Amino acid sequence: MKYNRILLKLSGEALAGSQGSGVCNEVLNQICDEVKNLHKMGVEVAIVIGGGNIHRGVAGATKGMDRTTSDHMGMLATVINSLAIQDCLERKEVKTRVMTAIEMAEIAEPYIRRRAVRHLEKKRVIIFAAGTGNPYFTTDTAAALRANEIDADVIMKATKVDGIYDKDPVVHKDAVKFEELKYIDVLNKGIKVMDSAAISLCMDNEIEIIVFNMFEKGNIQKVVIGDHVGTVVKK
Ligand SMILES: Nc1ncnc2c1ncn2[C@@H]1O[C@H](COP(=O)(O)OP(=O)(O)OP(=O)(O)O)[C@@H](O)[C@H]1O
Ligand SMILES: O=c1ccn([C@@H]2O[C@H](COP(=O)(O)O)[C@@H](O)[C@H]2O)c(=O)[nH]1
Repeated sequence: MKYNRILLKLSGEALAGSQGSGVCNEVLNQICDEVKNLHKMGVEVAIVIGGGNIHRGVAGATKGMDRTTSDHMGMLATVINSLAIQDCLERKEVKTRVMTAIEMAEIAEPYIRRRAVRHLEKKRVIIFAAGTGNPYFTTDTAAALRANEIDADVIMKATKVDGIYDKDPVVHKDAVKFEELKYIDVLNKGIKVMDSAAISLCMDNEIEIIVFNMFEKGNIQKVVIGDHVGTVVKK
């Protein structure tokens, strides 16, 4: 196994599947089956999920909402997605803990780093919810922050595209895919697959990022055993 402790960043938007918003049961089940496989292999798994299938702060602000309020809604959206993943994993008999960056102790544990690491050591899958707890950030930055804090070996960004391209492949059909990129190149080229705060945090602490397609069965496992999938971002 190449990686023993991973931070899996799941796209909220992709969780909607073809229905466009909300949580698609089929996608949820597929992802959770793959997480269960990793868990069986003994990999320590921490998950951060976005909220793009429910609410994005910027979208609300564009329509005139107060940005901070809109970001609070976005962070709550990530809690909804995290609970959906927890529920699905537990139905598959995988022990989990949701830890929130904003206290809501009736629903989930507050995030405490030492407890998070202990959960991982006890082979519980942890799901970090509510982003960083601060507005004006994204769950990519939350993933980078938590990956650093728990000393993860890698950030695996599972998304709807199969890697990083020279321009957004969803918009440009002639986009060209990179197999490997340096952090600094992602920043200099202004590539929008992840926000620059997240990339900078990973660059400073040399945590590798792998961007890959979450809809291709087996991809998550392939990344963990060291097969080349998607695009690798490193030093
Ligand atoms: N150069 C690029 N290469 C690859 N993807 C790109 C690029 N530029 C923009 N993108 C877009 O980045 C997105 C990244 O996917 P993802 O769904 O994880 O975004 P996200 O904002 O983190 O999602 P969510 O907020 O729902 O969690 C893809 O939808 C892709 O279209
Ligand atoms: O640290 C954070 C993380 C997220 N938000 C808000 O949540 C939404 C959803 O997250 P995505 O990463 O876009 O999926 C985001 O748009 C922000 O509004 C936040 O404020 N702080």
